[in-house]
Amino acid sequence: MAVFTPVSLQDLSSWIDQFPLGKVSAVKGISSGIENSNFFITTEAGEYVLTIFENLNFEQLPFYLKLMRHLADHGVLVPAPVANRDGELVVPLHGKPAAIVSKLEGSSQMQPQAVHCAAVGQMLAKMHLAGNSFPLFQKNLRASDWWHLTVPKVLPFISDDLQHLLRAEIHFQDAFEASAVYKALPRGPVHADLFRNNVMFSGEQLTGFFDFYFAGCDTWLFDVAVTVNDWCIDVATGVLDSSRVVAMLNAYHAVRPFSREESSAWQPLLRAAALRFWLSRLYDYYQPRDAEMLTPHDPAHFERILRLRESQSVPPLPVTQ
Ligand SMILES: Nc1ncnc2c1ncn2[C@@H]1O[C@H](COP(=O)(O)OP(=O)(O)OP(=O)(O)O)[C@@H](O)[C@H]1O
Ligand SMILES: N[C@@H](CCO)C(=O)O
Repeated sequence: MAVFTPVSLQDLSSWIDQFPLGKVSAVKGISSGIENSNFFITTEAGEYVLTIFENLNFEQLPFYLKLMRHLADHGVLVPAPVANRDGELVVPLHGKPAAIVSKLEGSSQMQPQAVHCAAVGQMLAKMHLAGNSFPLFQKNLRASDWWHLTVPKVLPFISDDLQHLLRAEIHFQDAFEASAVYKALPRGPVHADLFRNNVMFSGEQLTGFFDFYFAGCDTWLFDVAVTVNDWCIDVATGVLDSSRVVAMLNAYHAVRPFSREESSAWQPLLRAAALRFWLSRLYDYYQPRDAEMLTPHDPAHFERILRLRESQSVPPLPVTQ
């Protein structure tokens, strides 16, 4: 359903000439995805993904595309954007911004085992280190400034009990962000939405991270927390599965060792990561963008996760002896 802007082979026949890819012989709309119009295209140079951006504009997009290009150039498995003959990664198509990136092999692993979690943890740490030398800055646009703007928009729709939970967690996170521990956390470009449906695997082999359009600069540990909260849980209950958590954290730590401050920040950031997606899901549920055909994600899933991360101890981060 999610091709908002149709593209035909004829539309691409001369448009593609600006890229070093030869002629296009096939274009096929991709049905999953709710943000953008995506197509697999077959060119003389191979298979690629064409994205027409429906919400992000020409000013916002270079951060994401240049970050992907930078990471790909540093050996991180992500789709590599293709520049046109003027060196542009984002170009107009049907009046909207568009980009071509390399196609990742494989499919999403929706029932991950420890081996998949370890592969994700290792690549995530490589991504954070490689991002260190990326020169552009954009803040995480779904961080605490956004939480403060969004909470008043959802409060009128939710029960007293949920209002209390939401207000109390915001209060806790505000205090935590003012702490010396938080300020000492290492940070840089993060993916910020590294759910199972944004990673490709061929069997046990990770082939890439994609969908970088929530990326921004934030603490690296927040990125780890978002990832653990989706990859290492029992999906029905949100309870953490220790063996998958340990596999992911150990693999990450082997590439980029966690600091002492990060150990203290771990549980608060698992809570922050749960809050971020509870809030965005509440917002999408009560303030849908357009009626469209979209089924909003269930906010209660992250409400459950938030309550669990508040009330239960979590497997600690590994420490270097
Ligand atoms: N580089 C890529 N290589 C292979 N497949 C891709 C690539 N990019 C996107 N896809 C496929 O297209 C689908 C939709 O992409 P994506 O998840 O980025 O959609 P979206 O609408 O931009 O975002 P959202 O996940 O928020 O709905 C993915 O599930 C994946 O199957
Ligand atoms: N990963 C988000 C969707 C936006 O990418 C969620 O599950 O709420």
